[in-house]
Amino acid sequence: MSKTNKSFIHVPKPTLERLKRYYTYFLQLEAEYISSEELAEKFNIKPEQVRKDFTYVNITGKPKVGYHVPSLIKELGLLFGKEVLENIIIIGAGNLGSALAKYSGFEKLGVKVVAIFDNDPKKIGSFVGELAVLPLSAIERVVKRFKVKIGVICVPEESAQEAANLLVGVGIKAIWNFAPVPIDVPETVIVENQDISSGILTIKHILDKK
Ligand SMILES: NC(=O)c1ccc[n+]([C@@H]2O[C@H](COP(=O)([O-])OP(=O)(O)OC[C@H]3O[C@@H](n4cnc5c(N)ncnc54)[C@H](O)[C@@H]3O)[C@@H](O)[C@H]2O)c1
Repeated sequence: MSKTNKSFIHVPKPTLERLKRYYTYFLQLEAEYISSEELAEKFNIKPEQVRKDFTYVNITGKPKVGYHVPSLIKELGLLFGKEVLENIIIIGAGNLGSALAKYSGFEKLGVKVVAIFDNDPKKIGSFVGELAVLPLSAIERVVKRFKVKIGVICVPEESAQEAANLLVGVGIKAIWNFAPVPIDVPETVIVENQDISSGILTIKHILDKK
């Protein structure tokens, strides 16, 4: 059975994190081939680690040449479900929600923001890029119309659970939560907490040790 069949592979989290970083790097890379040594140097890891990571995708490198970058992009694209375009919605049209809605890099990753919602009457009807900010009452209709499975929470922490409940109530399958608080959802719903502060704390920790 192909290792790229998403239903049958379990990639350990640290490997998955590295594969994601390689993938976004390859999307911008112009070279046709890349060796494990070059990639290892770029990401400050060992070449053996790179080779081990690639055992999770259906690709092998050529001796003295390296890995074929377009094939890596294709295989990693399959791993991350890039072949299927997922429509996503954002709740919260503030600083972060607006920035995400305008981010042009999502489509390369197989993701399209189809709507942004807010509960502030002053924001409803205003535009974020090409999207009009919609009232929360329109969520159900949008989710059905665009077959949306992924919702993004960009509301203040005190409203995060309310936003999560709303998303779960309209049948959202996965939540990307930017609010710095845990949300309580049924086990069947996937939650990815994007804690931006953890990145800066890691940097500060490393700086402190240097
Ligand atoms: N701005 C950042 O760089 C950043 C970084 C990391 C995390 N975050 C987190 O992301 C979230 C949003 O941050 P921000 O800076 O965009 O805040 P913001 O105040 O600029 O925007 C929040 C938006 O959510 C709306 N809102 C509030 N309650 C709502 C509800 N129940 N339903 C729908 N909309 C609602 C508000 O009207 C507002 O437009 C926060 O939880 C914040 O901690 C922000």
